[in-house]
Amino acid sequence: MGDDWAKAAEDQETKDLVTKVDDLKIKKNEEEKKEEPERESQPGESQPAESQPAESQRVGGESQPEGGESQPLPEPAADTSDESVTAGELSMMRKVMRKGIIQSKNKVEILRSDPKNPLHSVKSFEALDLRKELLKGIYEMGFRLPSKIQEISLPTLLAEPAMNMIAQSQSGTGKTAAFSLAMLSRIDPSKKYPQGLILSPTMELALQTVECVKMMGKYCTDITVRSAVKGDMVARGQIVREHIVIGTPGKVVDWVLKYRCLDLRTLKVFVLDEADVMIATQGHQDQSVRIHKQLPETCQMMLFSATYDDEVVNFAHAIIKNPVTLRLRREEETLENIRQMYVECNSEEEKYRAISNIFSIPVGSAMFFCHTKANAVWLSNRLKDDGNRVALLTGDLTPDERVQVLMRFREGAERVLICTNVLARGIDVDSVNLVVNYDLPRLHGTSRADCDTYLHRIGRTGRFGKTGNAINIVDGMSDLRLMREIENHFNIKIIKLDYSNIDEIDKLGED
Ligand SMILES: Nc1ncnc2c1ncn2[C@@H]1O[C@H](COP(=O)(O)OP(=O)(O)OP(=O)(O)O)[C@@H](O)[C@H]1O
Repeated sequence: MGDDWAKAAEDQETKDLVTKVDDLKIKKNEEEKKEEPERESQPGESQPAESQPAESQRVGGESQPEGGESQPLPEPAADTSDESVTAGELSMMRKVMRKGIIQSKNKVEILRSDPKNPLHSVKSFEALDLRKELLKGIYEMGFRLPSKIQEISLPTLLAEPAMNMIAQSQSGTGKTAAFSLAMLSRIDPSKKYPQGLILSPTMELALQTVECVKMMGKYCTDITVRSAVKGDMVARGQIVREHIVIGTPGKVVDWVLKYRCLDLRTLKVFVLDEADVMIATQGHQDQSVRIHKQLPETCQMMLFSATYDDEVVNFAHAIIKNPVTLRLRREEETLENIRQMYVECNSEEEKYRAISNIFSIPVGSAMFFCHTKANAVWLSNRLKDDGNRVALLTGDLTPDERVQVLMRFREGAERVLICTNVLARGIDVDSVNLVVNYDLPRLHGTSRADCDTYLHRIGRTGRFGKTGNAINIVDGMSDLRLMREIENHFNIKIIKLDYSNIDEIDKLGED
């Protein structure tokens, strides 16, 4: 890790208040199985040049994220000894995908009743003593009860004096909502200067978080927020005065150190979202360190992610004063509501055939992940040439194009989005019920599996208790080894999808 941070480590007291989050693992309620035979279904790349000025925006009044609707999926086969998904299950899955996804409130309530579920909650948002305008915003977003990570983290994050936190919770369990709420509640609207900063690894994630904060703060009309991503500009001589700034590290460093239009000395709350990648990735780390150096001693620090390794956590402990730490056990990191499958292939051509077969499944929405930009472009072109409608998002697009592509995908204009790891983390598109790893994620420059990226990628589906599907295209022995590595890492079984049955299943699905 960087020298600066290591030096900071020597200077600071690193006493921990370690709180273990026990049992943050999705486990199906047995009763539910009996009563309901079917269940509800499912660092970034470099950014192109700047263009448009960013607008100062009042919190609130923006559109809600897209949502689709679904039908129940069958339970996974109890006996997966042959590792295959049965034809019946696949047929049902197809019907489900055809119909899209329903956000079943009942389902969420059932999951909430299981204390081992990450959505479990016994307390209310009212108990947090929030501003009534904030409560109104939360309720309007459809939140009724806090999720487990919200329930556990929020009392600490809102307490006086402010406490620092390093928090982990599975994908789609409400971390963004937790830190957004904590930040909004700490803003003093009468002071017209920046008080909160959220750093995200990608432009898309930063902009999505802006929307979340705006929705949540819709009725706090006295709080202002702005983005700081590629494409945003500050006019010469202008100073950033919004209460909350949400951006990528590169842009924020530019505004703070190069253009000197953003003063961080007034910050009360700092959030490092996807903290593990921000700390472990060299470019992000350097910029995050430079930003960290500008923060006042009193600034509350919050680090959030679905994945951490011990090295990153130790490092974070070294630079953050007395953090409260919420961590998951390794086997708790995966979500059981995401059905993980694989298709075995033996050549590039077979791989393409597999993806074409999967592509023909009428999904709600699907994200196909490729290892490189070149692969993503190639796959997109080939699928398009074969008459399929797909969208493509890589770091090679302009900021405007990236925003447009994601917006169209959210709105359902394209139902399949081919992308790279630039969209692996944090992106919350309600209708995504299928994630396909066209290429399994590998650690840069090695033949080893990138298990954390795997978890983040498949976490684009199965959001907040919904059921999702993840299909891995496995090409030959080396891919099989990668997949076994992922299975061993999380202590899970990825089941084999017999895609040679797909024609049969298609017919069944048409009945
Ligand atoms: N208490 C709640 N009640 C209902 N829905 C919620 C609640 N908290 C969050 N959500 C919704 O659940 C979805 C996932 O939440 P969020 O994006 O905060 O998860 P996350 O843990 O940050 O995910 P990731 O790990 O992918 O970054 C969002 O659509 C959000 O609006």
